[in-house]
Amino acid sequence: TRSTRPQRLLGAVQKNATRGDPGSVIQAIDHYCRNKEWAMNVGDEKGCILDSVVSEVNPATVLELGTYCGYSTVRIARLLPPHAKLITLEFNPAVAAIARQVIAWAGLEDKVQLVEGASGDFIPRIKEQFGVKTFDLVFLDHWKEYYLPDTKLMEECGLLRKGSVLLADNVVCPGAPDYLEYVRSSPRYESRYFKSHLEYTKVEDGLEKSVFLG
Ligand SMILES: CCc1ncnc2c1ncn2[C@@H]1O[C@H](/C=C/CNC(=O)c2cc(-c3ccc(F)cc3)cc(O)c2O)[C@@H](O)[C@H]1O
Ligand SMILES: [Mg+2]
Repeated sequence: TRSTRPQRLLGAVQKNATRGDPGSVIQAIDHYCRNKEWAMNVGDEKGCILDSVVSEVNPATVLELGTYCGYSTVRIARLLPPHAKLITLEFNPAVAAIARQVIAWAGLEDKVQLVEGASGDFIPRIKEQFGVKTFDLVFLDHWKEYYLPDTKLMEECGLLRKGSVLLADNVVCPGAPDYLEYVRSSPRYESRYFKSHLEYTKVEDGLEKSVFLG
């Protein structure tokens, strides 16, 4: 039977990237998705904004919602300090299996804990199961209707502290209007929009960076 898009993306990594070299994994995926087959990775343009936020926050604990093929997981993990941890949640087992191989190809498996399951089920269990008190950075890139409920859930579970940074992909395209309204109007967040483009296209999109004020 025909391969899946994630399988073909992994093939491009294994063919064109150097094992243990995260930069070459990122480059291989971007080249494949720009020239052969589009895929919903955060991409190189928004990826540079992600890089700058990760470097600024210099997080010890990161949560990523929606691993997909692991492109942003690799982008984030490659910038983390030695003992920092990135927990990434992925709902679809077949996609998770691809992401594990992409993360391993980049040589970043020691910094990443990929958990299979729905964010709503896992967020309440993260504290006791993964020994995390709060997250310094959360990257939201899963199904857009889950951005708001999962943010409220993270608040309720005490996973955010004064200064925790939420960075949300796709706030324009496909869009997350209820989430945007919430973080921009709530007195508990200081929110800022980073204008960019939908990965590998000229369509407008952007990232919303929201600092939790406690
Ligand atoms: C249950 C909660 C929950 N828990 C755990 N994992 C979850 C989950 N909900 C979803 N996942 C996994 O995350 C990934 C989905 C990500 C969803 N992302 C977009 O839809 C998207 C679309 C475009 C775009 C598409 C078409 C266009 F024309 C334009 C733009 C661009 C983008 O950058 C995009 O991120 C998959 O691996 C899911 O298995
Ligand atoms: Mg996205």
